[in-house]
Amino acid sequence: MKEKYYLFGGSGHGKVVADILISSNINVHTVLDDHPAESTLLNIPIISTKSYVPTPNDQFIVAIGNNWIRKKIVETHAFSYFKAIAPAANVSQFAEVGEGTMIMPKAVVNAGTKLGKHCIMNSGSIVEHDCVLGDYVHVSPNAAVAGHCTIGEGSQIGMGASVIQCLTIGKWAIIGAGAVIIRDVPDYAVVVGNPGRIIKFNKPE
Ligand SMILES: CC(=O)SCCNC(=O)CCNC(=O)[C@H](O)C(C)(C)COP(=O)(O)OP(=O)(O)OC[C@H]1O[C@@H](n2cnc3c(N)ncnc32)[C@H](O)[C@@H]1OP(=O)(O)O
Repeated sequence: MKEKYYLFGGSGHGKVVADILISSNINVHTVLDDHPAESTLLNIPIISTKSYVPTPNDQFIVAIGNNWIRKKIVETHAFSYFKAIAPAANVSQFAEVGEGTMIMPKAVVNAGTKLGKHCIMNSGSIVEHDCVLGDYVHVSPNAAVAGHCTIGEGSQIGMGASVIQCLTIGKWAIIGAGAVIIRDVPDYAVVVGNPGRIIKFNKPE
């Protein structure tokens, strides 16, 4: 039976992911969203989760920008997942990309890097060679991560931030927009500025 492609989440991030899939000639069957602002997303019908009737070859992407909510949705549904990689992204053939991960136009993922599951590489973001990103990481637009870095589960690198080489960012950390990170960052830390400084700790649970 032919695969059917679904998005979970019909807001702004879902719109960008739908656009990438349309550009890749992947026909999105339906969007699931229990609180949609509109009845369609780029002309794709939106239905509630209660109206969804599963078939064996359904493939999903959780197209929700919030890392914690994305994780909770993945953990509460037994879906199969596919990846969304924009035709205008540059992903090395020597990189690994986990299921459910979304890679936006002009993003770069270089050789030897491993992206976890359900990550977001947003527009124009760069992850250099030999990095390891955990599941649910979001590298925001125009952020750059230099070679040999490790980023823990659920962390967000804010827009335009820079992370120098060989650093470890813990899990569920937030790097503020425009920050310059020159030292390791512990789990749950919120870091801003140049050089980056911790302003608080924030556990999403
Ligand atoms: C496609 C898309 O739209 S993807 C979305 C991408 N979004 C981002 O990259 C946003 C990243 N988020 C940020 O930069 C946020 O400002 C955060 C998470 C760092 C902090 O947010 P909050 O927890 O709400 O902190 P809040 O706004 O209260 O600021 C706390 C202090 O940090 C400062 N601060 C906040 N963000 C930054 C920043 N990016 N750079 C420098 N200082 C900052 C504030 O000025 C404030 O300082 P003060 O206490 O001296 O007044």
